[in-house]
Amino acid sequence: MFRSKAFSLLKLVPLVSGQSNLAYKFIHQVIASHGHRCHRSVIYKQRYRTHPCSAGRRTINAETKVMAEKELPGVLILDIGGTHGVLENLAALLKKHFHLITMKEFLGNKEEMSKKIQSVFVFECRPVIDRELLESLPNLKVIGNSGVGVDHLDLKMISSFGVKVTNTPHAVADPTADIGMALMLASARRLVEGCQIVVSPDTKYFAVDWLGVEVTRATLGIIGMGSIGYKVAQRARAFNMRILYHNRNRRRKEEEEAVGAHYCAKMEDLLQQSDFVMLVVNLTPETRKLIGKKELGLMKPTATLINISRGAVIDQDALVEALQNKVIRAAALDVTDPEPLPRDHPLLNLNNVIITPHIGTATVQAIRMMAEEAIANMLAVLNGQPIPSEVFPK
Ligand SMILES: O=C(O)[C@H](O)CO
Repeated sequence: MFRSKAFSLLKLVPLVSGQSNLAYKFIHQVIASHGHRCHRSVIYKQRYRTHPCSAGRRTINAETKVMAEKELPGVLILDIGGTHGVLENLAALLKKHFHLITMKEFLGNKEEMSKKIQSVFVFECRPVIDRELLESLPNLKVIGNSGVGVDHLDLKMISSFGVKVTNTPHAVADPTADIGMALMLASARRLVEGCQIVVSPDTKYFAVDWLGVEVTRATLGIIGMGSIGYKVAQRARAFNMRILYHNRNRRRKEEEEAVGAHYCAKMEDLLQQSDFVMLVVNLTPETRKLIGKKELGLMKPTATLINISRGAVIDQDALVEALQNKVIRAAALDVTDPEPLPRDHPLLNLNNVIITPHIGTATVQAIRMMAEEAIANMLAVLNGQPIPSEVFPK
């Protein structure tokens, strides 16, 4: 989607070649609206297609020389490394527009590399960008976060360096909503316990010992009705669920009606009525420990808490207590605080908890789309164009 504009412009080049004035103007428009890599590709094509005697060719050739010498903007890659690092998966995509610089390369030749780096690509929500790093990148213009949550970035501090931050709300919405549904269903039907018993030496098990609860026609309370929350509601509608939601801002009437969602101005009302409570808020100072002892106490003893936002939105000690004392039925968490949890954490020893390792956006399609969205954002900043998804400090 984000590549298509540049690609279609490139495809048009043969159509204008041979008409040097028009072609020349066209190329300048492309140059005005696309990244450096695009400049070079277009100009190289034009160079070999224009009539050798035309003035246009001479002008373009002169420019070609200048442009060819211009380097792609440097992007410093910050990922969490390991075998699943960004380099293996996304390098080819990024390389179309940027000169990729890994942290190792940067640290190995700080003086030269720091001049080249105009953008930082953050993959996964864990890498830290601190003052020291920002001070060492004088030409940095943008941090392209791959993912929607930016709670790991100090937005005020970054902005004080004149650096913009962007995120990828579009790419993450569907896969994260999917994982919310998957956790709700898995917890309701005790899928993980079921899988464990099948592979255990105890062959004399009975399904009646593992009764779950039904999602169909149950009440789902969504806390945080942004684009992910809304996608959850769309899915829940297919299960004939009664949908309640709580959000800072009420959705438009048509949007509520489209998914059959009812607004709860007070979060307490939602907590008291829901069979499943799903957390989909951003982590901010206001939402830190949003769900604590009091809120868990308001939930039905048969209710399940699902978290696909950030671990710190829940007071985890209070959750452990509530699960141990059966204040609520179960919890299904894609996020914890910290990640991963220490091996001896009490949450890992409870059989009414499912925990997945923050995999809301861990799909082949999502990481590609996140990279494409981040690239479009970063190029927009570098080219002085309107930025699709900029995040501002509060
Ligand atoms: O913030 C997000 O989009 C996901 O948690 C991926 O990091």
